[in-house]
Amino acid sequence: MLQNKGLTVIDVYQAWCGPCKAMQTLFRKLKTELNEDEILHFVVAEANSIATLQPFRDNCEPIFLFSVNGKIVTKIEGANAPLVNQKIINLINEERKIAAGEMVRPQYHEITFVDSDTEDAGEAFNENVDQLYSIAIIKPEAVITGKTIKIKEKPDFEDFVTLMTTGISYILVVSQDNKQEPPCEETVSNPENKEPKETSEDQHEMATPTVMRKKWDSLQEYLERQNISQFCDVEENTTNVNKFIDIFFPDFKSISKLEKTLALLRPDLFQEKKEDVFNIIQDEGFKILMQREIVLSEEEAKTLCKEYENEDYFGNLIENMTSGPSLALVLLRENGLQHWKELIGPSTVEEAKERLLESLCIQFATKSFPINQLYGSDSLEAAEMEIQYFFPPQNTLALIKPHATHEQREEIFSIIKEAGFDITQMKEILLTKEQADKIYFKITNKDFYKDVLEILSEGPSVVMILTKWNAVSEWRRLMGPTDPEEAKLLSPDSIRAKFGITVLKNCVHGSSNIQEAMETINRIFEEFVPENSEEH
Ligand SMILES: Nc1ncnc2c1ncn2[C@@H]1O[C@H](COP(=O)(O)OP(=O)(O)OP(=O)(O)O)[C@@H](O)[C@H]1O
Repeated sequence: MLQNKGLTVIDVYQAWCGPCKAMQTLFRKLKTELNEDEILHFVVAEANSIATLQPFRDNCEPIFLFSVNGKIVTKIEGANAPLVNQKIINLINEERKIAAGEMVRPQYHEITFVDSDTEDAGEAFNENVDQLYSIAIIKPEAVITGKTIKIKEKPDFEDFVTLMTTGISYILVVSQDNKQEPPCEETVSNPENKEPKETSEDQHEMATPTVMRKKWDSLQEYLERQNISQFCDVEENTTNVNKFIDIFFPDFKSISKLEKTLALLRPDLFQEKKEDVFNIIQDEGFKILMQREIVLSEEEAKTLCKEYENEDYFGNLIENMTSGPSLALVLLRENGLQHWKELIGPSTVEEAKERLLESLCIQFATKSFPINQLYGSDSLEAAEMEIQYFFPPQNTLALIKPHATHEQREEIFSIIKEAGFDITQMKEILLTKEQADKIYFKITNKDFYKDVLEILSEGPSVVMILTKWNAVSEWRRLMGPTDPEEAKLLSPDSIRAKFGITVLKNCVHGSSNIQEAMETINRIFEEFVPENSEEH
């Protein structure tokens, strides 16, 4: 059975209970839905009948092994239908992408079987994750209203499912002493569906990295000390944490290796060879998250070049650095910081000539300038500070209007993520007139305002604080012109062009300027203290 091409899911069962009936139903459903007979196979195997499966004999739970082209790459213990479902969908999607040439087959680490009594499951999942993580699920009611959760002690399961599917939950992967940025996900549950949804559609991953810097021995204990444990479910058992990560953040391992760095092109290089540098950045697999031209002040140049202050060329250097715009970039890539440093080479041309002739420092060296024309952050901490300095985050208020469908909301969340916004706060609310007035205070005296209120009363809206450098104008650019018809002509990829119906039903709203953003955020999210900083 391991010779099958593609994915083979093996249901390892015990003789005394037989294969799991519920899972057989799931497998049939997936066979029909995915329609991939060539690359999706299900088999059953009795634990006692095959020597390799002996470690699973006498297990009280079924085991599901996932074999890809003959290699067992992962396993799931227990009849956890959502997890098995998600794993199969992920692996089949991967096979589809590989077949379409959109991705290279990953290097699978074949898992080895040891006696299941020895707590192996967590380790097998954990082999590439060297950090210890906890999962925190902030419950919907806490997200929406901040009220105490009503059902806490020994909830009835049905009530619990109802509670958890009433709205948005925040799901966080948190770690101690974390230098990387684990992702955060907001999940909008479908209130009509009492079962936890099983497809990837109900999971929209937000680019909302959340770094918890505070040290705690146990996240649960920390939340109890803060008197907020009732708002949040915490999972700290390694096996379960890995299962949750697999469900909610299937690409977690690759995300957690991504690093941001600040890169700087000094004025001469920026003016003369920007395109060459951009081609290199692209060829080396970096994603440019943000970029801006900046004319450095003398003070800024002196701070950046502090290490050369005793050199006789220091004066010329500062003059050169302040002579015109430099280009600041935020670059993202796996191992991005180190890779950029290696590419650009040492900080002085002299040093590069001695040991790194192939570096960009030599490639772009000019006679008059002894310093590397390119800069990269020295450490992840330095990168974070420099990025904050050159790209100070700004908040804007964004709203998705009631008429947007569930699918459209999902797509808007993806657009937000792609554009590099953090969703700093989010609530799903049926806006009252009073709340709408707080958002639209500028137009309350217009004739059409009553129509705006009517549109907003048709159902719940999603209100968000979006955070990013230049957030106000970036969000307005993504929204497009107010009138969807105009948007279709002038900005066909914008949200209003795609999902707007009329001027009133134009899908989204955003603050017009920084001042308005701060005012409306303060009014709608009273507990939030916005820090919209003016740019340097
Ligand atoms: N002439 C109009 N007729 C009907 N509705 C309008 C008209 N002008 C604006 N609106 C509605 O009122 C909302 C707020 O108007 P405003 O003038 O603030 O537009 P905007 O700044 O382009 O968009 P928004 O504030 O929604 O981001 C618009 O999004 C639109 O739905």
